Amino acid sequence: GRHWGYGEENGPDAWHKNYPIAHGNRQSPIDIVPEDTVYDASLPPIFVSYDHCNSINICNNGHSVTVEFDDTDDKTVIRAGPLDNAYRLKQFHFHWGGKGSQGSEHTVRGKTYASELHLVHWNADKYKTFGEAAAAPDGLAVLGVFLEIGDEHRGLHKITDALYMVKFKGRVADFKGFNPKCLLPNSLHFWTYPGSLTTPPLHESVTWIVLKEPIIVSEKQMGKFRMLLFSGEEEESRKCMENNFRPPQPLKGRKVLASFD
Ligand SMILES: NS(=O)(=O)c1ccc(C(=O)NCc2ccc(F)cc2F)cc1
Repeated sequence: GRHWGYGEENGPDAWHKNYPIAHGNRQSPIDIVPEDTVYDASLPPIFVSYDHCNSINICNNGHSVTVEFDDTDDKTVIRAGPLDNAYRLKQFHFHWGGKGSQGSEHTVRGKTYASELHLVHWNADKYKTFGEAAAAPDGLAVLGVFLEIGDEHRGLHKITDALYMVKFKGRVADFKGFNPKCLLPNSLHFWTYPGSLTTPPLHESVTWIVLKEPIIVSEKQMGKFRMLLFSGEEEESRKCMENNFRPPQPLKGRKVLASFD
C-alpha cells in the first residue's frame, strides 16, 4: 500500500507527504565536512557500557534488519560525550547499498561508505518509554558506525550467518547473547550534531554520534545483507533489501562538533 519505503513511489523524496517534518530544521543524515566541524576540547569521550548486554532477537521489519535488546534496566548504556544522561541501548540495525561503496546515510565530504550501523539508545533517565523519548528533543542518541569493504569482520559473522532466518519482512528469530561491542572500531573519536530519525516518523529527537573510524567488512558479508527481502513471504514481487538509505539533508545552520583535533 502507501506505506513508506525506498522505492520510486514511496521513497525519501515522497516521505514529506505523510511526514512534513521531512523538511524540518534538524533532519538526518547529513554530509559531514571535517573542515567545517568545530573541535570541542571540552567534549568528554563517549563511555560505552555494553558489558552486561544481551540481545533478544533479530528481525526483518521490511526496511532493515534489527537486533533488539532488553532495555528494562541500565545494563547496556552509553553516556558522556555530548550526552547529559545515560542512554539505554534498544536496538541496532544497518543501512546499505546495492553494490560497491554506496549505502551509508551520513557521508564525509561527499564520501559514501558501503553501509552504516546505527546503535539506537534512549534517555531512560528522563523518559519512561522509548516511544516517549523518541518524541523528545533530547530523547534519543544514535551511535553511527561506517562499514567499509575489505577483509572480513569476525564479529559480523554471527549476524550475517543469522540473516537467512529473517529473509522475509515480518520474520523474527531468537538471537541471544550477541554483544555489539565487537562491532565498534578501535577509536571512539566522533562527530556529533542534533538531528533526527532517518526513517519515518523522522522525529527530531536524535543526538547523533558518528564515529570517524569505519569498521572493515568483506564484500561477501555485505552480499548476505542483500539476500534479505523488503517483501513478505506471501507477496509475489520479491524485492531484494538494498539501497535502504536516506540521502544527506540540509544542515540548516547546525554546528557539527568534533571530539578530536
Ligand atoms: N535510522 S535511525 O537510527 O535514525 C532510526 C532509529 C529508530 C527508529 C525507530 O525506532 N522507528 C520506529 C519507532 C517506534 C516507536 C516510536 F515511538 C517512534 C518510532 F520512530 C527509526 C529510525
